[in-house]
Amino acid sequence: MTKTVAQAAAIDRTAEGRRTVVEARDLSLVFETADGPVHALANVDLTIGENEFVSFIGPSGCGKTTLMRVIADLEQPTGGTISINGMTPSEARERRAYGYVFQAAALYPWRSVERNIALPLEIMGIPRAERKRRIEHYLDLVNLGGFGKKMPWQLSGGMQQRVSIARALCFDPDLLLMDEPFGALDEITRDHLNEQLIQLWAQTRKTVVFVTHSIPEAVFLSSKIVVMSPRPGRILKVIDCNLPADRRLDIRETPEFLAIAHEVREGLRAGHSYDD
Ligand SMILES: Nc1ncnc2c1ncn2[C@@H]1O[C@H](COP(=O)(O)OP(=O)(O)OP(=O)(O)O)[C@@H](O)[C@H]1O
Repeated sequence: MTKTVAQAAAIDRTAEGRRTVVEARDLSLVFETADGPVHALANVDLTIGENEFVSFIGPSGCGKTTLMRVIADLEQPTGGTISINGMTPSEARERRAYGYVFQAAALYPWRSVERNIALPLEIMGIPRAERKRRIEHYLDLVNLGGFGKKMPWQLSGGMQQRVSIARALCFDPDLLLMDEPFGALDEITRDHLNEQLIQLWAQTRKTVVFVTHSIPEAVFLSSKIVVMSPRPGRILKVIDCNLPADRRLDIRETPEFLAIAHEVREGLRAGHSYDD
């Protein structure tokens, strides 16, 4: 399954003609626990192309995080294959192919905002002047210019999450993995960050994989929505979302938006009949 990057670029294209970033075939994952096996993922086939914004949505425990962690090489599948940019997840991780944003901002409380963002750059041995340039650039990108010297506790939850997004972007990964990054925030902050994220995506054109429980959030942000079934997590449906690129929150009241939201809701409802 492992291919060189050149092979991947030459051969692997999605149906829409995009370069393939993530390709999973018949992926499964069974956790062996003291209470017996837990079938977290089964028969997952998924292709994610360059510049797509793909959301995983499904009921709690359906394997969204597990699938994201397999992409990130934080879990090993027990069956099937997966490649990231034509490489194994472990090769992709070594090449820093992705940035990961968790549900909690996970900032080091004793480091200032800029020193939190600097950390992966320090580990990579990026010289100080270049680190400074990138920190300024990415702080501006997440609308936190001038906040570099603040400590994490001096920022709101939404601002802390924006710092963690800047940290995930600062080494310029192809792929941004976001696991319910706004799940713990109030709805007003979440709406605001959704708008900022869609603008950030338009500016950076990163490939984004996003886990959420929220149908409006998935429809607002995504170019594709992957609807998953209760355990074992399977892909029930992949829904295309072709809303205009420069969307604002009021798009949520349009018939096009509501039609996609309805399709996602129906997909989730159908999935609940699955025998758990
Ligand atoms: N390390 C592990 N060992 C055993 N079981 C696990 C492990 N990690 C996850 N699971 C189980 O695998 C299933 C899928 O979990 P996962 O966290 O991927 O679901 P999820 O869809 O992200 O859930 P949520 O929306 O609640 O975050 C769950 O039943 C969970 O209990």
